[in-house]
Amino acid sequence: MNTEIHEECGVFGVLSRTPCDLAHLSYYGLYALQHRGQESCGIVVNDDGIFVSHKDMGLVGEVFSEDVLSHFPQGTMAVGHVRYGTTGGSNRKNCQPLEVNHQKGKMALAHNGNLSNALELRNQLELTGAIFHTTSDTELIAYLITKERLKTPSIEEALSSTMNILEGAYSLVLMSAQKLICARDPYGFRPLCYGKTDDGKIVVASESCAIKAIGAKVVRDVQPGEILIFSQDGMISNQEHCHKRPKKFCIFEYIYFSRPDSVIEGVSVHASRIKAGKILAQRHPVEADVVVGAPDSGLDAALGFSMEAGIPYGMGFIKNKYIGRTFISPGKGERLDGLKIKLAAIEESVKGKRVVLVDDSIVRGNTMGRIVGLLREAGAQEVHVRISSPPFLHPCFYGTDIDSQEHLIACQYDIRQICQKIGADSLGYLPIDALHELAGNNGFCDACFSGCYPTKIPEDPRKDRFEQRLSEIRRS
Ligand SMILES: O=P(O)(O)OC[C@H]1O[C@H](OP(=O)(O)OP(=O)(O)O)[C@H](O)[C@@H]1O
Ligand SMILES: NC(=O)CC[C@H](N)C(=O)O
Ligand code: SF4
Ligand SMILES: [Mg+2]
Repeated sequence: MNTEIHEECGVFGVLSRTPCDLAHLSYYGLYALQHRGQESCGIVVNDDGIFVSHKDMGLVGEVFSEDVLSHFPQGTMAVGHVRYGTTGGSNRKNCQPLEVNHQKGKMALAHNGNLSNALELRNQLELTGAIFHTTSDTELIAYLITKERLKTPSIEEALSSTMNILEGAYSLVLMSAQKLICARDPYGFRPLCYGKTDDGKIVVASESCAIKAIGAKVVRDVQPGEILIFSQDGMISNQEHCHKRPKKFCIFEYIYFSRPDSVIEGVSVHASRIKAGKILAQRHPVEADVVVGAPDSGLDAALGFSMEAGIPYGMGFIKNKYIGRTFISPGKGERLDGLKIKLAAIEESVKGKRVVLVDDSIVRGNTMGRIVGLLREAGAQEVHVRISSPPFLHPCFYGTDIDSQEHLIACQYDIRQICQKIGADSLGYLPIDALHELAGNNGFCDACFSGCYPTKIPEDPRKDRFEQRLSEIRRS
């Protein structure tokens, strides 16, 4: 059962005019996208039609040692992925990019998002004899493209036909022997953009921060429904799926998932979080001496709150920067609090003061309760909590991992009760009607707050729905 919000996935692709070391370049690109997925990662390099890949469980820095990277050949194209799985368990088989050899060639595919009709599709295909090697929804996309490719003259047309069948969220980067292709679902749930280096390399990535990290300039976002085909002959944009659906960009990308230095659809993530903080200050004002943010993702909104309220911004906490995925939280018997090893309150900033504490979200409420506790231990006189998103009330089916209402604190308690549980003096959330101010005039999805889903809800949303135990199958 998932009880925390997790990031999702990050995709990366590059095409170069001449063969060069694209493995290192992809490694740097994936490093910049690491916040989107920490379970596994992979890179596939295209060396004149030969695909050479390395994928494994772990962080980019763990999976790709200098030794591993130096064994990649030079190439003219590469695709990379960092994963936090939303359909299919966290295991090596589900690592991406997925690679397929088929009648008309080969393909490597990287996916961010989640199909809302994965179960129906998989059932239909299995009944026609399809065999799947993974338990992820991404393999369905790969299978359908391969199947359509038998009937169509090109991989991009196969992708376009496949898009008529897929439902839900997908930002894709796909590589064939000759082409680098990227596409975004017609709702545009997940981000995807491309850029160029001075020497003419094309770079595609989930977020602009990865494009800038490798020294390229962002050209533009891929439009919802658009397919971009890059080859040595230039770029073609296929827009036959554009404007077929209302735009539904994930508002939570601005609030939490994306990196603050990324710019999505012309809106800076940092600026959007500052704005959320300002709105919070207008809608839930409070008399206080200092505003602090919960590291990391609460910091930008805290700055916005401080700017609007005219209350000084302070550094409330120090986060141990060496804490990574491999950090082992102390067991119950050890009488130690893992959070205290990760985070410490700075007494100097908060002692004897009325503190406004800003964070982006409360999911289970565990983190917030303990952070409030740290501030009190450090001598804060009052702690007023402000959250830069509305209460989380509904699961997400589009590529993030919020799937259990029973653990969402806002589904169990009202705001007054939550305030008591986390030990705060007051609590204020961003009102749902203010969400549109964070994303400019763009259409967005806010289903996890509003319950208004843009697509049909999956029949069985469990992440492990393709991984049934033998005992379950016998019962069914
Ligand atoms: O209510 P809870 O279920 O306890 O969790 C909510 C917290 O989880 C996330 O932060 P996280 O610690 O994952 O990382 P970050 O803010 O540093 O990105 C989020 O930003 C909240 O702070
Ligand atoms: N979070 C994601 O975008 C994951 C992509 C895909 N659904 C998977 O589980 O592998
Ligand atoms: S349900 Fe929430 S997290 Fe999921 S795509 Fe919509 S806004 Fe984003
Ligand atoms: Mg946080």
